[in-house]
Amino acid sequence: MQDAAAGSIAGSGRPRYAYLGPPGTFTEAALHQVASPDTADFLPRGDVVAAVDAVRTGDADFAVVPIENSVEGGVSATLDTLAAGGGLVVVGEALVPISFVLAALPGTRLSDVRRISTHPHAWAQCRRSVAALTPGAVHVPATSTAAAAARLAEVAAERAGVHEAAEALGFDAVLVAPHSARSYGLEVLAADVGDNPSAVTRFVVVGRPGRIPPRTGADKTTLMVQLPDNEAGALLTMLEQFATRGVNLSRIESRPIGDELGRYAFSIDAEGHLEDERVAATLMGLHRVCPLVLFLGSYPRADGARTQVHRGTSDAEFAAARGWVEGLRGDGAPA
Ligand SMILES: O=C(O)C(=O)C[C@]1(C(=O)O)C=C[C@@H](O)C=C1
Repeated sequence: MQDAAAGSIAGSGRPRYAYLGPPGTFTEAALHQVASPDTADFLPRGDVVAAVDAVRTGDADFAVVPIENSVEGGVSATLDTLAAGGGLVVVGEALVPISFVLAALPGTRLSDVRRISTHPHAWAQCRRSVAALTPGAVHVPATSTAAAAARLAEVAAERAGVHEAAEALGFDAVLVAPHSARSYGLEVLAADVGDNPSAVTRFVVVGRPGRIPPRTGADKTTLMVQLPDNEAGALLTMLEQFATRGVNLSRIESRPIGDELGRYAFSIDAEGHLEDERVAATLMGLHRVCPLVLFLGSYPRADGARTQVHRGTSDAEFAAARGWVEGLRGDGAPA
């Protein structure tokens, strides 16, 4: 997805993109699919919430953050920060194939590795391979894969030897993207250490509400929906709004609302665009039966897969049905 920012930036004309940094994260790789550093400013932030908040405060025009991993599932920090406070929408997405290396300061031996730092999602994706390579090694959480690599390189520069650096840091190796190991001057101890070679992470481009990206025919719509309390079949009623209009879901997951135990909202990606009649009708249905529906954006799909339109759910069929009812009411007929 190129140029999420087209036509929407005031001032210098250079869009500013906050992202989960530092340089070398998978999120930065996603950002490179969306914008070029030649024409946009890349602003690394320490975590997902800080990147998204930069858009809320106006320090950035857009944020690029991970939302979903094919192995680990949803990124809770992103789902929750989008739902909290409103005022933000998804304007695009990017898919990044994920592969990891186990890397350390030059001179480290694989048999020396006891503590491995990385992002928790990265650890979850490498757990089995790492257990086989370095039995008993433990995870030291980092805010991102590249943050762990940057720390290792930084402390190594200040200390005399590899062991002193590892002692000072509390870890001796990292799990990072291959290019990140290279750029931080680390040595690869083992390549392709992901448990699943076809892992993919999906990232979203978040902006302030305004012009919705035009419909392409290969779009997604992201929503956060709350159900009425203590109502038998409320989940079924909510899902029926999509099913009866032929709207397929590509992701649905529950997130705690946070005010009391047992209250959940549903984070949903539906196929289609707000301008599709069936999606608009679904939203109207949800609005009638659910106490809260947050519209979090309609945007082109990164994989370009076109929305399947089932019999009776095309725009033309909706328009014809509406025209028929208007005719029955005598709408538009002379008084
Ligand atoms: O730490 C990074 O490099 C990130 O971009 C974050 C993140 C994630 O949140 O899932 C992104 C992709 C990988 O799945 C591992 C970590």
